[in-house]
Amino acid sequence: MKVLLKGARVLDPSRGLDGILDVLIDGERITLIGEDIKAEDAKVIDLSGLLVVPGLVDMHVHLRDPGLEYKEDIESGAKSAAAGGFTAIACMPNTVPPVDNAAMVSYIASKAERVGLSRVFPIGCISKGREGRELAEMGEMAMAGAVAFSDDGNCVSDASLMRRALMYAGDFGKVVIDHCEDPTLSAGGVMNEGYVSTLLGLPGIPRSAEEVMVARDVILAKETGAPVHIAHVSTKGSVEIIRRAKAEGIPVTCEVAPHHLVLTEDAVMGYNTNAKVNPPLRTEEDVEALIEGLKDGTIDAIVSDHAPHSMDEKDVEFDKAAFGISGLETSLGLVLTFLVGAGKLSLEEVVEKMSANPARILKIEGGALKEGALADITVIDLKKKWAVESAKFFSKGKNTPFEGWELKGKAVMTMVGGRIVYSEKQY
Ligand SMILES: NC(=O)N[C@@H](CC(=O)O)C(=O)O
Ligand SMILES: [Zn+2]
Ligand SMILES: [Zn+2]
Repeated sequence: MKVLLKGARVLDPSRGLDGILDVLIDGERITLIGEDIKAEDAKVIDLSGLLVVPGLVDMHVHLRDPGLEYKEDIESGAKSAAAGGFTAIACMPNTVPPVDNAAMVSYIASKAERVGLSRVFPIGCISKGREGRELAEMGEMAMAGAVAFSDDGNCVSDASLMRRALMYAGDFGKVVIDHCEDPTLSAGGVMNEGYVSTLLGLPGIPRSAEEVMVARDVILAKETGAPVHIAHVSTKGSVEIIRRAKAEGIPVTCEVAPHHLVLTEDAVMGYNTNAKVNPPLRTEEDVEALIEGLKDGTIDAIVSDHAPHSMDEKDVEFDKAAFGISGLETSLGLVLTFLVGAGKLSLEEVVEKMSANPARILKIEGGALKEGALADITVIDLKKKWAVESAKFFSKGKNTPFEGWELKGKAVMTMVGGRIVYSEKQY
């Protein structure tokens, strides 16, 4: 089965490609990219006026399956990912039970395969039971298809365990992703420590809770020579530590979530539990530093940290509410509206940080549009104006602080291995 995508602006910054071009797909791969391609045996899809980019990759997603399917399951999560424009996602292992063995890695991979929408790459636990005491069977999980290791939701507090995790994972060629939070500093905190927490009388989480662990991880990565990836960076101080580490040649990469780029702690005012997230929303100064970090390459990737929760878990007092934002379906729109639209980031930078870079960090195929590459493609309408309506999310998680926000720019078609897995128009 051949498909010819016609007339779109085709953009792949990884190879300096940008122009009105056609893309010919045969089966699951791209066979030709060029001007005005003729292919009589192909099904033609007219994409004029739209933007074609390498399939977006979200390397930090929570799918809640197994065990917490009332929040999300692999099928609803994959639908949500496809609708958000993501052709591939990597899912965190903080499920019930946690993904700490090969059988569970296989369960996720095979269920995702059956669902057949966006590609789903499982991330395995660093420690058994995510308890932070003993290393999990990382080798076996790697063999079963785990692309990385993380105890996300928790920090690996034990520095010696973290050091061994880096060495083992490094030996398998896998990256360790750390949720940097010193529990002795964050204990009891529910939002950023500062002016607003004082005003609201809520216990705060200081920036140092994140930064001391970022510094520790950088030191361990330097000593072991093994790569570490810092999850959801939220403070100016973290950006500065990582910038210095990269300048020294230490193998550290990191990511940021859209909510940390467009919101501040002010969003918590009125005890809005939909703005309760970990790490917490910070201040304007942090937001500016994060954007600066994206611009100068300190921050490699933009991820949703999609953290769906049920209404019941958010519709309670602020200190009792669950941490997290359902982000797959707003991620791209927020980035296009508030970063590209506001002139803070170029389209090329966005494609790098939402496709090529995360693919490279996880060592998965993707992130490029070229002959022979997988036909994983995201089609974007940059002019499309739309309003966030959580009731229409494919995700079960309706927990968003962006309800009703007007955004400009949206994925209108998502193609995985040459198959349309999401489209706003019938073709
Ligand atoms: N980010 C969050 O606020 N919540 C995440 C956990 C995490 O990413 O640390 C979750 O699993 O709900
Ligand atoms: Zn986390
Ligand atoms: Zn997370």
